[in-house]
Amino acid sequence: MLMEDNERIITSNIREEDNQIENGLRPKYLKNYIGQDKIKEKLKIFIEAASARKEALDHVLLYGPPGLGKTTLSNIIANEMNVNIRITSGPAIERPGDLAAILTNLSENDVLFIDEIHRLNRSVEEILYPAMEDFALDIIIGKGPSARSIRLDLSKFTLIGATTRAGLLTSPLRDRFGVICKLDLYTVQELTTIVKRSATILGVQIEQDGAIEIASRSRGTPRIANRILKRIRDYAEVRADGKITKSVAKDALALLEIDDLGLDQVDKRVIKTIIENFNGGPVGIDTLAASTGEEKNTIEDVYEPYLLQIGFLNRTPRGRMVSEKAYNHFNILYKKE
Ligand SMILES: Nc1ncnc2c1ncn2[C@@H]1O[C@H](COP(=O)(O)OP(=O)(O)OP(=O)(O)O)[C@@H](O)[C@H]1O
Ligand SMILES: [Mg+2]
Repeated sequence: MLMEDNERIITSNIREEDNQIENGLRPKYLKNYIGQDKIKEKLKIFIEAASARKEALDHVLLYGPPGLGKTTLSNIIANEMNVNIRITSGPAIERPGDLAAILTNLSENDVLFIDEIHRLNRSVEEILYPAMEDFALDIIIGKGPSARSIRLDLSKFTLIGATTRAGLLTSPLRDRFGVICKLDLYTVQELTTIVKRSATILGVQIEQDGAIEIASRSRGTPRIANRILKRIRDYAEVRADGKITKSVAKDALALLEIDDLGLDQVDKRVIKTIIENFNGGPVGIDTLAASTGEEKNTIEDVYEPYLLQIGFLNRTPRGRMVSEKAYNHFNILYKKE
């Protein structure tokens, strides 16, 4: 049976409870943003150069699986540039007029953050092209033969677009971003640092081993790490003396039914389907989606990146293959051909 998304602790999608807490845990400047070193280095240089010239930063596209810190990074960019940020999302901008209103209200060098930018509709997207390129709006006045187009100048601004997949963007839109950054899953070490930082902010005592235990089960995702931390904090307060040690973390994770590697029902189903129905693979993504009942995009964006990171899946030109490591994890006998 499919578990509802809101029952799953290890979903990387944002949930109601995250909203209240995420703001407090969000690093505000690059120096507190852990991991993603290449992106930070690149951004630091661009931000410094643009600030020195008192210009807007080039448009930035951030892409990668949910919960890896795209929204956080956008806010950081605005803070580092010392400008305002206006936050909206692809589906929230329904008509071209809505976007025009947002654009004309921006001040010089401001950041406009559009989350889920791949979900902009076509007519809205077309307004963005001249806005990004020439900082101008083309407006049609009147109707029929007397209609004419006038060009309205906008303040220079930085568009930051976020998406789970850059491949979902149209190429004219993608081509207008000067800086394109792909966020990767975090290592256990980086997540351990994030967990310890969050624990300090939440005022929870945690031992190094306790933090590692949480980090290793967080699917490379800070959002999941923070969420597990909060749950374990409750457990530690009620069942232990409030301190998160390795054994407190282990007991709490067992109670929450989070597996050693942070795998959930869907991961198991994907791996077992490939093993049982396709003899371990290779199997194409479309076939896999059909036989697991999961959306192709969800498999590619949410499940696969982590299964690849821990070496349970390999991508080959002929399709996905399950590794021996995964057979061992699920106690299934591995048969070499
Ligand atoms: N590099 C990081 N260092 C410390 N904390 C981080 C980092 N990246 C993300 N976080 C934490 O993880 C949480 C989720 O990050 P964020 O909301 O920015 O993810 P996102 O990529 O925008 O997700 P979505 O795709 O769902 O919009 C934040 O509360 C933040 O505290
Ligand atoms: Mg976000």
